[in-house]
Amino acid sequence: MCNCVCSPEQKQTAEQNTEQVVDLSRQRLKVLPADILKKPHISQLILDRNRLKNVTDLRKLRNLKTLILSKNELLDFPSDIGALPYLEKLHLNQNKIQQIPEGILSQLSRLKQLKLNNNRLTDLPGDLACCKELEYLNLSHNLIEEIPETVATLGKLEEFYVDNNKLCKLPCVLFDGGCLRKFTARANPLREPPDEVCAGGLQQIRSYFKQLQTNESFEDKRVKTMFLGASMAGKSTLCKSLAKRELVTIAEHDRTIGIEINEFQTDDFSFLCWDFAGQLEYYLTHHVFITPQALVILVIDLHR
Ligand SMILES: Nc1nc2c(ncn2[C@@H]2O[C@H](COP(=O)(O)OP(=O)(O)OP(=O)(O)O)[C@@H](O)[C@H]2O)c(=O)[nH]1
Repeated sequence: MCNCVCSPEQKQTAEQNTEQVVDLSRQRLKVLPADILKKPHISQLILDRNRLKNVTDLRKLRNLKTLILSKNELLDFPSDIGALPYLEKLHLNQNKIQQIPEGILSQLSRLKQLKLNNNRLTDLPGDLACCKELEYLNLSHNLIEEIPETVATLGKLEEFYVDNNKLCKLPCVLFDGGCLRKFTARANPLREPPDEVCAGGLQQIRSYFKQLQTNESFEDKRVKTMFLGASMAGKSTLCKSLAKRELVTIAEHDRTIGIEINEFQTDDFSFLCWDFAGQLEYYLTHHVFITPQALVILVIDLHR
């Protein structure tokens, strides 16, 4: 609030210089109020948690630096966003957007933060790579099948999230240098790098690709081995006997609680043996540990 005595012109200049924030979140809005569009000096427009299905005429708010449209019902990426050259923060998460047309993101050369998580995107536009100032990008919970290699040219990208998509592969170049310090890709059908490497975090992903690049024949020589079967089938006996390389006898009362992990080596491989408790009450947890790359040994007592 300006308390000084000033001319109308001075007042206007002061208004232009201050950050103008309009917060219309949680208003159940279905359309953008027309009077907002008459305020071209707005720099932050907060419209999250409304019922907006589309927003038009945003180009009238040319000075916007922050636009928050999270948790609405947007079906399309608002094309007018391309006419907001000063935009630094754009949140469009939790909508129903299926596609980002080419030619919009290339206009956003100052964009630093882009949230697009929880939409229905299947792919990404090529001009995402034009957002050279981008530091934060969240694409989690979409239907994306491929991360374009050009994302690696976003030299200022520090945080990148792609959890819960349909990615089978991550681009190697993304992990080669750059300033990425936070990255997650949980719940994807990943094969390259394997899920287990991804679970180990950014450092493991980097070393996986590094070893691939340096042409060292990289093989993860640890084999995750699961022993499953009914209670008393003989899982622990088999698991421990393999680990000790001799027959181990286990007393009947010595039941496995939850999971026991043992390791044994052969000349070429290291087997990480996960011995699951066979009692019914533990069955619910088994699927969490069984991944496509794991070796599963089903133990059955043929006398029963
Ligand atoms: N005779 C015979 N007994 C076995 C054999 N394998 C296991 N046993 C016995 O069967 C009992 C149960 O074996 P465990 O290896 O503990 O069975 P488990 O499947 O790990 O059982 P939970 O801990 O309940 O999941 C133990 O008393 C073992 O000594 C086998 O090949 N022959």
